[in-house]
Amino acid sequence: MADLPGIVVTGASGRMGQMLVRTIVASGKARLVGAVERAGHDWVGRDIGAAMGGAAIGVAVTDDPLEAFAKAQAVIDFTAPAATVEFAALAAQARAVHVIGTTGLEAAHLAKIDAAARHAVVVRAGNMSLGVNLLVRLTQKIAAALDEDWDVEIVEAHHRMKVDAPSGTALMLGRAAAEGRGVDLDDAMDSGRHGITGARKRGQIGFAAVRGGDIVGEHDVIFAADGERVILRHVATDRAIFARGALRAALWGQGQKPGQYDMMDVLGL
Ligand SMILES: NC(=O)C1=CN([C@@H]2O[C@H](COP(=O)(O)OP(=O)(O)OC[C@H]3O[C@@H](n4cnc5c(N)ncnc54)[C@H](O)[C@@H]3O)[C@@H](O)[C@H]2O)C=CC1
Ligand SMILES: O=C(O)C1=N[C@H](C(=O)O)C[C@H](O)C1
Repeated sequence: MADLPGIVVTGASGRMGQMLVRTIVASGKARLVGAVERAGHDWVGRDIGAAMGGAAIGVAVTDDPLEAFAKAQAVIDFTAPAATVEFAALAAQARAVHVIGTTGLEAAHLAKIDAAARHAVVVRAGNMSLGVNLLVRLTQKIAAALDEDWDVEIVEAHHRMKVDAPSGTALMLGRAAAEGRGVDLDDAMDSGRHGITGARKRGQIGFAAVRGGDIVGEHDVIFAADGERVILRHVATDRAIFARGALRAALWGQGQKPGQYDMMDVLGL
C-alpha cells in the first residue's frame, strides 16, 4: 500500500472533489494523501471521509496546498481557474503530476500552466471521460470528410451551478471540428447568438449552452446539410466517468517527461 502513488485532491468538498476522493479510496491503485480546500472553508481541519458524511479515512482537509503537495506524487485538480494556476506552480515545485480538469481557463491562465509544465508533468483536458475523448476523434474525422455545405453546431447542457460557457468539452469538440476542416476555431466560432444575428455564415462553428437542474453533462455535435443531418451525442449520467479518467491520468503521468499532455495521450487515442 505504502508504495502506491500518493494523490492530493484539491477542491475536495466540490462535486468532483468528493467523487475523486471516493474513486481514489476505492481504487486500490493509489493512496489519498491530501485533501485541499480554500482558506475559510468549514471543512478545513476535518477528516475528509467524515466531512463527506462517511467513515473517517485519516486525511484531514487542509488549506495549505504546498504542504499537501510535498507528500504527493500527483495532484488532481477540479477547482476554478485562479486556483488551478496557483496549484500548477506549487505542483511543479513539488514535482508532482498535475491533472487539471478545471474548465473556463483563459489565455493568461494557460500561459502560466505552460510555464509550470516546463518543470513537471501536466495532464489537462476539458473532459476526462473515455466516451467524450472518442467523440472528439470522431468529430475530427467527420468534419474532415464533410465540406462546408454541412453546418457544424455544438449544443451542450449542464447543471444550474456550472459557471463557464461554452463548456470545456464543447470547446474540445469545436476545436476538433475546426482541425478536421483545417481552420482556426478562433476565426470560425459563433457562440451565444442573440437578436438580429443575420443568416448563418458559411463555415461557422456554432455553440449553444443549456443550463438547468442537475444535468451532469450532455454534448451534441450536429452536422446539418440540406436534406439531412448527422448528430453525434455523448450523455454523462455519473461524474464517476470523469474521476476514473483523472485517476488514470495521474497514474499514467508517473515517469513521463515534464510537459503538457491530454487525455488523448493517456488513452492512446
Ligand atoms: N475535465 C472534466 O472531465 C471535468 C471538469 N469539470 C470542471 O471542474 C471544475 C469543478 O467542477 P465542480 O466540482 O462541479 O465545481 P464545485 O464548485 O462543486 O467544486 C469546486 C471546488 O473547488 C474549491 N476551490 C475553489 N477555489 C479553491 C482554492 N483556491 N483552493 C482550494 N479549493 C478551491 C471550491 O471551494 C469547491 O469546493 C469546473 O471547472 C468544471 O467545469 C467538472 C467535471 C468534469
Ligand atoms: O462543470 C461540469 O459539471 C462539467 N464540466 C466539464 C466541461 O466544462 O465540459 C465536463 C463535464 O461536461 C462536466
